[in-house]
Amino acid sequence: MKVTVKKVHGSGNDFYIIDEMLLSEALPEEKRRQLALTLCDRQQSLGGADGVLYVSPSKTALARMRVINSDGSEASMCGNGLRTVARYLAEKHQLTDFTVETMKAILKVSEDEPLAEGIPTYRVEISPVTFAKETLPLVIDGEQLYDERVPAFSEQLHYSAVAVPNPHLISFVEGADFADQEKLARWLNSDNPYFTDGVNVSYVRRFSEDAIFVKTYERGVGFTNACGTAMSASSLMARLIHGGDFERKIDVYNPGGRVQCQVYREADTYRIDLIGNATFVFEAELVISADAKAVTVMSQTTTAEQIAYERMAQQAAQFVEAQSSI
Ligand SMILES: N[C@H](CCC[C@H](N)C(=O)O)C(=O)O
Repeated sequence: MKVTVKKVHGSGNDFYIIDEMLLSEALPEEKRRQLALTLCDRQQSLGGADGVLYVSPSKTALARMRVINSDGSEASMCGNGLRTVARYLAEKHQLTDFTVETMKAILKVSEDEPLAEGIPTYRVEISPVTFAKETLPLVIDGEQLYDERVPAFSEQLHYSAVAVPNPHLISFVEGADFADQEKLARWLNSDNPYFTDGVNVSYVRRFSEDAIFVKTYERGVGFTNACGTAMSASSLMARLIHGGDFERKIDVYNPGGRVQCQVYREADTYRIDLIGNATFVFEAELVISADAKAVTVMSQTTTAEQIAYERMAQQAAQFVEAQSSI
């Protein structure tokens, strides 16, 4: 089967977009998962990815986006990925703002002011936001986990658990070293009594009221350069726990670069806008084997905009380095 893939990234969190509307034949469900496993393999000649974003027709929005992690699991949402799908659809349909159907919500997306010179930038809605433990799911005493110590996780750190709508565990740390938290993240994404469906685990450093750094161990992937829903959830917790005017933009630095988040409180619900790059890296024509376990690359064309992105990512890294030396 011939497949065209677009290699993309949002803040260094990389994906392949597969537009199923362009396929010569429908993709059977079991092939979607296997194709994601095959394409995301970092040993693969195209370099692998953190996941695959399948774009398909929708009855309720311009199109539908499904998110398959590199381990083959399906997630309800992907913030960095949605920005790249938004740009792909904007250019395909000559539109600047529209909605995209995801597993649990129809989300607004729009083109936004460039984050930096030469950076195509999109704004995506991250919602619904819930703290109720059943929505993660999370097994604990009480109704939610909100800025509390969990001795089984850490003697010192406080944790919050929020679904946006995929599940996130957020804690604010002082030091720059997150390495010792990998053990916890691996445990909570394997057989454990707390997060029965796994969880994205993030560690947040506050540089100021409007600047944070987020590092995330993603469910179904592992440590990534950035996790859009995690950076959004971390911005929400920064506003709720550490204050600052809600809707004022927060610069969210990450190992892959920088995005911005705006947190909105409407009555008793929250919504977050995630603003950041939607970079196209290359397009490739592939021939997929019948079992979707082998890929032959027929052509591959790389874009010039990736260079502009790498310049912005380097500036972000220099800022973080300067903070770390304070
Ligand atoms: N690993 C996540 C899905 C991808 C989310 C992330 N890449 C983002 O940008 O939000 C999960 O299983 O919930």
